[in-house]
Amino acid sequence: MLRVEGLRAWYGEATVLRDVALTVAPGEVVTLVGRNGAGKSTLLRCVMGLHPGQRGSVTLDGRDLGPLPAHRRARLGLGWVPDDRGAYASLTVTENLTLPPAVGPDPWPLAKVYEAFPVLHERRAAAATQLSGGEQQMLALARVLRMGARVLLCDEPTEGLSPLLVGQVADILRQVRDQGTAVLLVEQNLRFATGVADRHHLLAEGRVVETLRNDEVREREGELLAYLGI
Ligand SMILES: Nc1ncnc2c1ncn2[C@@H]1O[C@H](COP(=O)(O)OP(=O)(O)OP(=O)(O)O)[C@@H](O)[C@H]1O
Repeated sequence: MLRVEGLRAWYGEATVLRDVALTVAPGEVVTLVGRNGAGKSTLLRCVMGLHPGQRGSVTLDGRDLGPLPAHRRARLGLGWVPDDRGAYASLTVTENLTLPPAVGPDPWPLAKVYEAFPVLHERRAAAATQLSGGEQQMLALARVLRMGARVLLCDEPTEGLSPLLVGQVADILRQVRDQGTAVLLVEQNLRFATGVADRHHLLAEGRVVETLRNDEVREREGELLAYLGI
């Protein structure tokens, strides 16, 4: 269980997260929804140990992650899927999947990755730069699973993807969730979010102002989209 309590974060003089609390259990998908600048990416970076200006508590299965740098958190099973997707551009798909060491507790064998992501198997000899946006997103997700993550921290995985590829990312997230992986997801696409997630935290000015179930998001979709400016 990933647990965040009393989290505060800042850049210089500016506080961007205030007293944030949330949990993500194994097999659960939780989204962070909010306007641009609400603090969603900073929250993911705090959990991964990538943001120095933070106070409060982040624990995984009761273990305090506070003193641990990002690479030690990766060893415990946290997997960061950045919004810039982070593949090695000049390497092939297979190289991107096999060169990073397995650091987390539950690394996927290459065959399992290719079974879950057939599009990557088809494109296995292509350089990462030759992949479409959707394929790059698949590769970013596949890399963290291959490296052994059991908690995925995904920053806007559907951004810029066609509806077809959004559907494929949803399938994969449901599949990893069903295998017991926990997913904390920054997401602005509410239809996608309600299709994969269990709960949604609405972040405003650095605070969780509401926690919504899927049916509540669906009922209030128009209002929420207007609020988010989408
Ligand atoms: N490197 C930085 N230095 C100073 N302020 C920053 C930095 N990165 C983000 N911020 C500020 O912190 C606040 C939260 O940013 P953050 O990126 O976490 O928001 P977000 O909800 O993820 O929005 P977006 O979707 O636009 O990335 C914003 O006001 C932003 O301007």
